[in-house]
Amino acid sequence: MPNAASVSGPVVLVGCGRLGSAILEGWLLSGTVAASDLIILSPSEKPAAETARAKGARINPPLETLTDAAVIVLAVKPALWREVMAPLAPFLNDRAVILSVMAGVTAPTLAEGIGGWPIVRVMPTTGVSRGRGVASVWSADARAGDIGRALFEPMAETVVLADEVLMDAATAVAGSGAAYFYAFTEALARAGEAAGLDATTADVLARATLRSAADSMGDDGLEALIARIASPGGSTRAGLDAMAKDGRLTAMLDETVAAAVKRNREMG
Ligand SMILES: NC(=O)C1=CN([C@@H]2O[C@H](COP(=O)(O)OP(=O)(O)OC[C@H]3O[C@@H](n4cnc5c(N)ncnc54)[C@H](O)[C@@H]3O)[C@@H](O)[C@H]2O)C=CC1
Ligand SMILES: O=C(O)[C@@H]1CCC=N1
Repeated sequence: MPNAASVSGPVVLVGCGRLGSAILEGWLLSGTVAASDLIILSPSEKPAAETARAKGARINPPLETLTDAAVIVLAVKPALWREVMAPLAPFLNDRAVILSVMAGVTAPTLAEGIGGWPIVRVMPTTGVSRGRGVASVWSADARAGDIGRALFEPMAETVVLADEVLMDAATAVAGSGAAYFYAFTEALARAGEAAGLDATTADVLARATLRSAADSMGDDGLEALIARIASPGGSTRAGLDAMAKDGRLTAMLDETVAAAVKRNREMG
């Protein structure tokens, strides 16, 4: 895939909550956006925004400063974007691109609400804050798609989706996925406790194992990774067989992803 286009002009981050802050930290860490090119709109003071301000970012400047903005990044709750965008829209220039990281809200819905700007949807993980996120990108507009990639590829393993309809599934797998792994790790720790470990030791072991598993992955296939640990006839194989008994692991994850997809659609 060719390199994504560079972004020329200010980038406006609208919303500096959990994900907005993570994106901001990732941009500054990776140098993707210079602080002097950042405009942050936030109704309350946020530590990430204050750090960016100290480096030259503008926080809540007069809306007239949005007129030369290249990209507007919408990182507010899906239920809020209409009221948030209404006062900003009159100040945007024709070349501006709307980049939405909101779950569930479709490009046609956004276009209907805010008019004729090209739209790119990106579904990042909060891991972008450390330059090690995941991002799914979709746009019907090539320039907007390139801008989405340019803003996230430096801090995320990025996948370009072929169809917008896939965004809900990508969100359910990657946007939410880290939380599933953390929930699994919590359950693993509690199972370790049930098997006799004290709670602290079980937590340390389960968390360290998640980190170690992620660090050890490399580019190997998942079956090969499993085979490296599960000796034939050994205890890991016994555990894996119990986990997958009667297809329950697959069924549980099918239900998990289906529930998240359904909720994404409802929020949109
Ligand atoms: N947290 C996550 O891991 C992910 C979240 N998302 C999406 O990101 C969006 C934001 O989610 P979170 O960061 O988790 O929510 P959040 O509630 O932490 O952040 C939303 C922020 O919007 C701000 N806000 C409210 N009104 C505003 C206005 N008029 N102007 C500017 N900012 C305003 C709030 O002060 C708040 O800090 C959602 O649409 C969600 O679907 C997507 C992928 C991952
Ligand atoms: O939970 C949510 O609604 C968002 C979407 C992906 C991660 N967080």
